[in-house]
Amino acid sequence: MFDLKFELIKKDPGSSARLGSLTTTHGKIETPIFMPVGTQATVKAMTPEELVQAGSQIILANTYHLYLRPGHELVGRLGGLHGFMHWDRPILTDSGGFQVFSLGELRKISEEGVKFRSHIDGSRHFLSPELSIAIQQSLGADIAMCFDECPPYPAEVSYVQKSLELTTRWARRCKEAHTRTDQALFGIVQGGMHPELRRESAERLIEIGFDGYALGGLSVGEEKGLMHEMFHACAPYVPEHFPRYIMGIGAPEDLIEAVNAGYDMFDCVMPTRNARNGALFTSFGRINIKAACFEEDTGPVDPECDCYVCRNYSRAYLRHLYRSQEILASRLNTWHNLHYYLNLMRQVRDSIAAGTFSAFRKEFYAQRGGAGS
Ligand SMILES: Nc1ccc2nc(N)nc(O)c2c1
Ligand SMILES: [Zn+2]
Repeated sequence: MFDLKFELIKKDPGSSARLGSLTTTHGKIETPIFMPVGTQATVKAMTPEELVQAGSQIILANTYHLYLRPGHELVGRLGGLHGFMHWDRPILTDSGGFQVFSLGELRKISEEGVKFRSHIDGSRHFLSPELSIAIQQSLGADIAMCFDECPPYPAEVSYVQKSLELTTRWARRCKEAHTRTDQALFGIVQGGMHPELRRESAERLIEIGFDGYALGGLSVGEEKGLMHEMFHACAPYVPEHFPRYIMGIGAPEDLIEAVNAGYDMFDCVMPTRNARNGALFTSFGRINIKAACFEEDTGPVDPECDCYVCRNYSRAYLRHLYRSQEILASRLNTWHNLHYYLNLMRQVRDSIAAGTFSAFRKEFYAQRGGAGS
């Protein structure tokens, strides 16, 4: 166990939103927080200095990918992820279970673990709870995640029940294999879209005991309304004095709803992946920079954004870069989108501190011309 010193600083009077902080080996994190995804030891197209300038406090990396390439032992021999990628702030690593199912081929799941073929070269591999923990310890993450099974969606309730039982046994094995005392370990609550199974999963993980708890198995194709329902249904199952993380979340409105429901940590490839496809987030909703209407638009992506990109480049120029498939297009689009996400979460934290989160949430939707969900 690692004492993250998770502190509940303030609770919002009109919702379950809360302001918090936690302290890892590589520094303090203020919550609610969005964590940019740096799968292969890089947040694509951004340098660490640019990430810090955009407001990043913590980033994600991925066990499955780094085990396959360049190999966790190599990264361990070179001093771990922080030195390897020149990032001296906190890092959270996902455990690989989800990626095996979303990327690996010819997967075969057993009590022992998961057999799969690499999506890179088809080579055969076997990931177990013990190996996932060994990889995350070699990488030197500040927060490691238990090796879990994310059930497909939709799935029979009998499958979801069996899956959460397996995930619970794997979580126990992860805890037993986890020896680094400078690294936190989070349990991952499963149970599909069934609140009573979610409660069972959470209770069994709490019995084992972890430094924080994540909701897995969401953002797997379910309808947005159902996903938001699960946010509210599951929050009370994780004790309020632990960090609550929802994996793979989400669009800006999903972050607002998850904060409203009482969660603290989020990660999603949306801002970085959408950027590379020209989809940009703004205070009035999303735009796609390749649209013809921007051809001679000398304005910034978002007049309300004070990021480096919006201060120095026009929509017309960004459209030109994107259509010309210039590398700078990915860089500037990513920089703006990450700034948007990180700035949104800073505004969320400020509103909770001021006791005005509910008003902030209303304004968030009003600016998009939509009613709150
Ligand atoms: N939507 C997601 C994203 C990442 C996940 N990672 C793990 N380990 N487990 C899940 O269920 C996830 C779900
Ligand atoms: Zn901007």
